[in-house]
Amino acid sequence: MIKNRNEVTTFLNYCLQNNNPFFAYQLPKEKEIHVGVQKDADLCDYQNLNELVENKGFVFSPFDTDGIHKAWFIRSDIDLEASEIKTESIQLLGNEELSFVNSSDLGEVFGSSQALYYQQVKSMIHDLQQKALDKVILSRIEILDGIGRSKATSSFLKLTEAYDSAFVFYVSIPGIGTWIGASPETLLSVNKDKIETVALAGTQKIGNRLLDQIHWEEKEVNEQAFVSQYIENIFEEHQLNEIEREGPTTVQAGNVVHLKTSYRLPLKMNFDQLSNFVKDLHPTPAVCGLPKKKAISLINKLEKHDREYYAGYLGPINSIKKISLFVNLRSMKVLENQMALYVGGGITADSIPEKEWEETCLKAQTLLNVITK
Ligand SMILES: C=C(O[C@H]1C=CC=C(C(=O)O)[C@@H]1O)C(=O)O
Repeated sequence: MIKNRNEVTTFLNYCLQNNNPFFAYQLPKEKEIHVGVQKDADLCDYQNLNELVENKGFVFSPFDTDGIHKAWFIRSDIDLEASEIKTESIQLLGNEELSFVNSSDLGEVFGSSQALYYQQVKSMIHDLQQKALDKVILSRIEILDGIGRSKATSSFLKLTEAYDSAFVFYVSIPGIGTWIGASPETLLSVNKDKIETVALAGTQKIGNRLLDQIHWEEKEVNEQAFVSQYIENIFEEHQLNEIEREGPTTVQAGNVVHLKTSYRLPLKMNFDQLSNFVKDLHPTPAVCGLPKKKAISLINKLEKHDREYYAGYLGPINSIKKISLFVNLRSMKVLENQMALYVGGGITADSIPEKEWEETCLKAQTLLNVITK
């Protein structure tokens, strides 16, 4: 547990109440929490990552980049490690209370019933067979009552303590939304001269087993192979080579395990090329489906809720040599007196509705087990 937990809580709560756009995150396998705050309320949206060259901050992109939600960039005017935060750190923010016009970020969201979810899975299986789709991710929202905005900061801190192999995040953009999560999935990481990405899919409860005791069924192996194949095709389209591939191996994410293939390659792209690469990569079939366009329209047709930023991507950007983008998964949107947990899973022609429902419950537990304690 961090030593100055009270000071960090006070600081982040102040940012939230004062309507400062801000972010806080802990990278996988790092113990430090990084905090960035924008001092004014002038929000900056972007279309392509290369528009952010020379900027230091945090990106927050929706699932559907062609839809109604914009991709945002939070400038880090104040850049702190959580361990440096003291009571006086609030003074760094200045005295001005920031205001914003739109308050739709705290509004109602649509939680799916089990009956509706079963109906959607069945209808999706039918469409998968008819329309020659390989895989589509169906998601739902689980509403957690009684824990809302006042518990946002403590929920985030609990997640940083529980999950050191995830990207644990807390991001707030007034009028757009406040989100918290512990993502197991890297979209793209650039560190000095190396790029990394992963193909993650397939889910099982770990139970009391060790990782090498996990056996994967054909359905999950195929589901993950669709993601790997898609990523490898994008490498090819962008003429990227010297790719080191590792896996698929079994990895743990809280109470569940997934199959993961890791990719490493040298950074030989400029910011424009990297930006196009991310544009093509997102959304991968780990959150969308194959073929991509058909999957997006099936998702839009069947899901009754708006995914907004769930299954989008987010993370810090410092320079072309230091970028860490993760998929917005195992996450929740903070409402006034509720949390909206977004969970999804890959549906193929072989899916069984009851098993798919169970899988989404397990994924929701990764957050519930920690924040409701
Ligand atoms: C879409 C989600 O997980 C993805 C990542 C890993 C395994 C998945 C699966 O087994 O379906 C999903 O593709 C989610 O957690 O909401």
